[in-house]
Amino acid sequence: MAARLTLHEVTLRFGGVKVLQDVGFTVEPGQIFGLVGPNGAGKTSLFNCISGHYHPNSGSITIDETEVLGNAPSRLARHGLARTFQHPALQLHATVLENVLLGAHTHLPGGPVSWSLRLPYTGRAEKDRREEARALLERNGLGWAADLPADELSHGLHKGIELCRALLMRPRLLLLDEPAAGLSHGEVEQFSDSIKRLREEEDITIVIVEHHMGLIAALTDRVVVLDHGRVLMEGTAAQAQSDPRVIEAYIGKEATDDAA
Ligand SMILES: Nc1ncnc2c1ncn2[C@@H]1O[C@H](COP(=O)(O)OP(=O)(O)OP(=O)(O)O)[C@@H](O)[C@H]1O
Repeated sequence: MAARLTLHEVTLRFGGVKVLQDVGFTVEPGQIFGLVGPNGAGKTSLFNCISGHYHPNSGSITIDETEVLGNAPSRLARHGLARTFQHPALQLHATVLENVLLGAHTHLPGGPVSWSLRLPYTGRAEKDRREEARALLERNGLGWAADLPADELSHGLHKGIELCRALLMRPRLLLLDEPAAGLSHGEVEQFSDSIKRLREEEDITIVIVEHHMGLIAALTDRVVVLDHGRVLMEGTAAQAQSDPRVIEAYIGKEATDDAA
């Protein structure tokens, strides 16, 4: 079942610098939710807090009714959370299929001892995962590349591999960090189609950090705009795009960048 994600007063400091301050919002089960804001607003830091890569100083993060703040990423995977990164970390000399299978062991039965002994049931489970990974690649337009080394594929296709890797974990909550960055126009269209199909076929909640406002407007039900580590506003993408505070935050950032 799709997860409900609730953040309450999440605060994160690095040294004396407050990167996130009292951030709170709720993502309802099955929603596609956008997290937007100018460069340096704290979007990736917030993702890192949700996925357990950063430990907030205070606040609460719940998946359904369970408090998960401070949980390690591997534990969060058991709550149904999977994520992609701004820069996909792939094993470039391994095949596309092997890259998708990385991390799939969290869903294999037994533990590291039974996998290393290659007990019969682990072999069967591994075979099933391979078939599932191939099917995911097919569904996301990458079936033709399954047995090629990952370094023969473009940056855009690497992002597709990472998406399939996250989906193989059968997430109930999927976090996508700048999935469209560096993609061609055609690749953005293909990504958008994949996410729309995912929503139709799977019971899943999706949170996207993205600068591509066209994509955010096409995909999301709601957005939160972050600025200087705080929630500036919450609403639909259309409301965000016409909100004077949001326009000011982006223009202010451009002016600062131009002056630098
Ligand atoms: N590990 C860290 N140590 C110190 N400061 C950090 C760390 N991670 C992030 N920051 C700081 O937190 C602030 C927010 O950065 P973050 O990457 O979360 O913003 P963002 O909204 O994702 O930006 P962008 O859109 O450019 O990716 C920045 O000032 C950044 O320098």
